[in-house]
Amino acid sequence: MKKIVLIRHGESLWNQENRFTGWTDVDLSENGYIQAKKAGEILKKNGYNFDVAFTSLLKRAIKTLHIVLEELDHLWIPENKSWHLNERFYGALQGLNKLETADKYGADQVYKWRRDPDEEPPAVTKEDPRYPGNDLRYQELKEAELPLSENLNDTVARVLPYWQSEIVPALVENKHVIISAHGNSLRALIKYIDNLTNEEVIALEIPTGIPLVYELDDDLNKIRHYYLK
Ligand SMILES: O=C(O)[C@@H](CO)OP(=O)(O)O
Repeated sequence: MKKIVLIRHGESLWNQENRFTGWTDVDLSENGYIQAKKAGEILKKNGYNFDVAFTSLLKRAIKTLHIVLEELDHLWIPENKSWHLNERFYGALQGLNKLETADKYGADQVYKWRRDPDEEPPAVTKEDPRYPGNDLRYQELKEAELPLSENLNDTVARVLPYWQSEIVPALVENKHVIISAHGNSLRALIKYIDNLTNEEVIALEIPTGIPLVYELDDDLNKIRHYYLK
């Protein structure tokens, strides 16, 4: 049996302000730091250790990972950072307040933008400062890989190749893996691992800063999953 630990970053400043975040690189809130430390303590108490870590290029996930690894005295393990694990790119919604956006466009529309896997949020243009092509950390990406907007299906389409090429080989080698990522990149991964329908993934909400354990068989089929609290 193989175990993989998934953790959504601790609460961010924009989670706190209820703003669409996506690829905006906002920091953890004070509460987010506390949540990450607590996650590390829980993993330690339950005897977890890791051989390799995977995270995004966004500081809220990276910092959460580091705080967890520090608690475990595991800051030395190899750490792989990739844009493939970034939050879903929220297009022109990034930065807007979710409640104000619901007042303007209607709660139904905002719910679809947030949770319908087929619904694409309004796109940014390439001239928009939020366009990732202007950010050094994405300089290796081809133009076609730089999103203007993403729905959950688009996120699945970039998370899965990374899962297959980088994370699965580590699991096959029986390495203990931790992934520190985001609400929607983890939903994308779980949609695949758990074979969820669109209706099921719409209802899936992942809390910030709580380790989520997936137990997998040798063929990487899910046996069960549970939160460590
Ligand atoms: O704003 C975001 O990037 C995400 C995660 O915080 O929000 P939502 O839950 O609406 O997908």
